[in-house]
Amino acid sequence: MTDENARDCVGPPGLPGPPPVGASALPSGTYDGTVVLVTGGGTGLGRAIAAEFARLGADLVIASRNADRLKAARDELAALGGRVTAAVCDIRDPRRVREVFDTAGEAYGLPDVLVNNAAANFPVPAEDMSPGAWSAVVDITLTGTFLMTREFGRRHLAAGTPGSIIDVGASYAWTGGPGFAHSAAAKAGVKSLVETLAVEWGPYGIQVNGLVPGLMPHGDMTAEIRGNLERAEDTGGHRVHDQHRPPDDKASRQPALRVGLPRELGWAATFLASPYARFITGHTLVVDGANWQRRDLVSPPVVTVREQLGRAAFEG
Ligand SMILES: CCCCC/C=C/C(=O)SCCNC(=O)CCNC(=O)[C@H](O)C(C)(C)COP(=O)(O)OP(=O)(O)OC[C@H]1O[C@@H](n2cnc3c(N)ncnc32)[C@H](O)[C@@H]1OP(=O)(O)O
Ligand SMILES: NC(=O)C1=CN([C@@H]2O[C@H](COP(=O)(O)OP(=O)(O)OC[C@H]3O[C@@H](n4cnc5c(N)ncnc54)[C@H](OP(=O)(O)O)[C@@H]3O)[C@@H](O)[C@H]2O)C=CC1
Repeated sequence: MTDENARDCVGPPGLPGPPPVGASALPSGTYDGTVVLVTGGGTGLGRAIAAEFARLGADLVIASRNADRLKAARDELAALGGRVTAAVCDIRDPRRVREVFDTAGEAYGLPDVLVNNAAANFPVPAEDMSPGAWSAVVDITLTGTFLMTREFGRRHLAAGTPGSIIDVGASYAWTGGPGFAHSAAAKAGVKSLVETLAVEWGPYGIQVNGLVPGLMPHGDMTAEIRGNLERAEDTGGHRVHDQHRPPDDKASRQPALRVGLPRELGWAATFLASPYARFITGHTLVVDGANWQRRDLVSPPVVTVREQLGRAAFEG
């Protein structure tokens, strides 16, 4: 048993932990000769997704705005085997988006797989949200995803080659996301894009799927998203990033009684883009231990978004 699987608590055990880092359900070399472009591949979940493709032989292009973070990730990912190119790009800029595909093409050829992972988010009550704040999140999360997708689609349609797109989403695409009106609306748009383009481009051999992580803490989380998790911990839940819950722990906030590990998302991504998932398209796979379906028999009292964020009462 690995440490992550160890359990010393009283009560139900929750979902078992995953296999260790480096394990894979897919045959070694599944992605040999394949080019995978991951936006936001320099941090967090994007880097974890990129790592699983790299372990299976892919050549990688990671793209985002921050050159330093990209460089650090490039070195780390290159140590896993394949070749890695870092491309500085703001996915809101269609010209830079075209240039990233040109760079990828010159280095390795047209990417076979596009993972639209880059996104933006911060909690803010809707009534306090400026037009600029709305646009920043929607333009990165939805429009940036569309621009990357359009470029990938155009090039594959022109070349007559198949491809696979994975759009990283969020479960509040279905449920709404109080405190995250911009991000929830953008992620709902992303889910819709998946469903629309799977049909438009299926005839040309292009798969389009969504992939939704549950709560998957990691060291690159922005202070505000991390703060949101810590507020939840302060109100009685167990410390969600502890893998070893103490025996006297109260109920976890996840039905799985644990959070997700980034590599669990990476494994799902490598499956969705693999030859074993060729007939799966237009689907959004949720990897969250059923957290988004959780309902209590008796609902807890409503706490306004303003209160949750520690903001003064709204005075009209
Ligand atoms: C816990 C539930 C999680 C649910 C699942 C989803 C998770 C995620 O999506 S996690 C991904 C989070 N990662 C990131 O957000 C990384 C990238 N983010 C950023 O770069 C910034 O946060 C950004 C979104 C603000 C974008 O940067 P940039 O384009 O440089 O934007 P500006 O700094 O110029 O700001 C634009 C606009 O937004 C207002 N604003 C910025 N931060 C906040 C804030 N924390 N609260 C309210 N408003 C904010 C800023 O004031 C500008 O507005 P105007 O001044 O009105 O123009
Ligand atoms: N972590 C979690 O628990 C959850 C995450 N998600 C989703 O998972 C995905 C990854 O999130 P996570 O890893 O946690 O967050 P991170 O903040 O680590 O990643 C966001 C990435 O997007 C990049 N990015 C942001 N803006 C732009 C831009 N304009 N152009 C290019 N790249 C950009 C950032 O790089 P840079 O700053 O260099 O541009 C960064 O690498 C997102 O789609 C998020 O919505 C969904 C639900 C839960």
